[in-house]
Amino acid sequence: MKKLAKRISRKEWGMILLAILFTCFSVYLELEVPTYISKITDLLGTQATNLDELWQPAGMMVGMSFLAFLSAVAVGFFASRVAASYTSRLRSDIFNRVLDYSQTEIKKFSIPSLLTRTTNDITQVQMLITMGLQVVTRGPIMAIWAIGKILGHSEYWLWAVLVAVIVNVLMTTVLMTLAFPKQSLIQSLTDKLNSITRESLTGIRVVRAYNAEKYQDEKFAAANDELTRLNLFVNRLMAILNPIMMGISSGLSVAIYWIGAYVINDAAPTARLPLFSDMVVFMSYAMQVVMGFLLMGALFIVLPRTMVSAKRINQVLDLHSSIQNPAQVQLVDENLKGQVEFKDVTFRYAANSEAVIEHVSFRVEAGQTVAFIGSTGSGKSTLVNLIPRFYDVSAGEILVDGVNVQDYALEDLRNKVGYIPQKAVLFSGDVKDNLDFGHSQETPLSEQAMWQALELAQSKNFIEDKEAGLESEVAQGGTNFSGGQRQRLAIARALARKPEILIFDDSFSALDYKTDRVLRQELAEKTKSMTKLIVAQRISTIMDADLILVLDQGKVVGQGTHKELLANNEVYQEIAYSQLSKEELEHGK
Ligand SMILES: Nc1ncnc2c1ncn2[C@@H]1O[C@H](COP(=O)(O)OP(=O)(O)OP(=O)(O)O)[C@@H](O)[C@H]1O
Repeated sequence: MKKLAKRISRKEWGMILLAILFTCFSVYLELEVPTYISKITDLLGTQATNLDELWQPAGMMVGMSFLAFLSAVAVGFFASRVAASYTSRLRSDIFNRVLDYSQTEIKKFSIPSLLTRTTNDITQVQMLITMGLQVVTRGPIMAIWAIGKILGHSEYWLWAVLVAVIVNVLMTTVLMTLAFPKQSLIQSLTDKLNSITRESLTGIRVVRAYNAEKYQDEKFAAANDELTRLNLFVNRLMAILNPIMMGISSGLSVAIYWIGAYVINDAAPTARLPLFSDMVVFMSYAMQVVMGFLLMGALFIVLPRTMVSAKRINQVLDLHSSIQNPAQVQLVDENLKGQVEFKDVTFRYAANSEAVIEHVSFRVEAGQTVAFIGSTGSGKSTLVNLIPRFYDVSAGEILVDGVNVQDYALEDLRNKVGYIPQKAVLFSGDVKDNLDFGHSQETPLSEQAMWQALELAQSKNFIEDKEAGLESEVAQGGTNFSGGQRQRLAIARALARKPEILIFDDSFSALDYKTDRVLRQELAEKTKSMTKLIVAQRISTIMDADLILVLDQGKVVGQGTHKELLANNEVYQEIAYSQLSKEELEHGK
């Protein structure tokens, strides 16, 4: 909580101060009202009083109550302003931190948990600020002030108030001790529920195709029931709190009247009226004291859960990406554009896990094409993901244009690379937004450049066919395009940046053979200066590459051109003959 408080801006502190000042003012007004009740009681007890004399105290009572109401409105206004502006900033901070995260950090929290932390946990903080400023600051101010007033007034009833306060504090403490451990469980169960919902919705077609609705339903129901049980437990405890508080305040009223009855009965007749007036005023103050503690109790309803949320938010804010910009950025030789070299690179996903890439070395000159082939899980994608530093190598080094990738400013390194992931990712918006995405050599991209990229990526036809052309809508994830179209749009997006290095992570597999062949021909002709790193499953996709690396369980088991490998590499031969005939392989396809 302290850490989160440090993020409150000066302006917000100013508004908090104003909210507290208005709270003090409204409490002052509310506590002044009983004085007029006492005056009216005294006046009513005096025989000579006429109606006109009652107007003044009555008018003051109404005026003060109205001012107190206005002050409460002002407190509400400042509280909601502070809560909204603070949490909106906090949400952006979390979002930006998460965007900086490497895959390792994202995996550490999991995407559903990051979503809950950015939404649900922040709402919890927002609620505490709003409620805290409106209700909770009022509680102690009211209680302390009212106790001050009572102490000056009368001692007969003081014991009753003291007992009521002690019972109140004890009950709140017991209930909170029971509820507190459950609160953190509720947040992690919300994560779990989000995760199951997300999984079922993203895989909805598979769920339907396998008639697995019941299975998924049961998984969801189990998590949902657990969360409901906990929520019920906590809410029941909170529900008990209210009647207890009401019981205490009613009990206190009865006690005050009871004691009052004895005291007034024992007093001399002339002293009875002032005593009665005292009792009425005391009653009002005593109720304010109890109300003050009641409001503080409200804090304990929200506080434990918010503390858990604050901890979860801080965990995200405190964790920095393991992929950082170097302290000293190294300058790059301007004459080198697109050279990539792996020097004895080894990589493991976790420090104590097995190496996924082992002692890989190769070098590709600017404009050349290097391809990676191997069985599934042999480490091809992992290897190319190391170039834009999605992960850092465990040993060895990767040089781009003669400089270690870890010595580049991340932005500069990634500007050199056009990356096309295995699973094409498109963003909601239109085709234009998706092509002019992030930084490129030419920002904003001209329509001409977009069409060029689309043409090169064999996407011009199907975009031209759409009525809105470049303004055609793209749904989230590109679901309104076919798999192959999505892949081609992702290729066009990378080409439009005119990068030095193009990384195709198995991006050709969603294309039909004809498009695959035409695309490769076009790329060879029109992107001569770009270095291409191609991960592929099909021999036909890579047979023209300048260098082919055959991977097996993270190790390079063959390196050379198609012809060389076909002549002397067993693993390559095995893959090649399983896909194409001897003739096709020898004469190209
Ligand atoms: N994020 C990850 N965390 C831990 N292990 C991973 C992760 N991603 C991949 N692996 C493991 O690393 C190995 C290599 O995976 P990789 O995706 O690089 O293979 P690939 O050759 O590209 O496979 P495919 O052709 O099926 O895409 C596999 O054994 C895989 O289980």
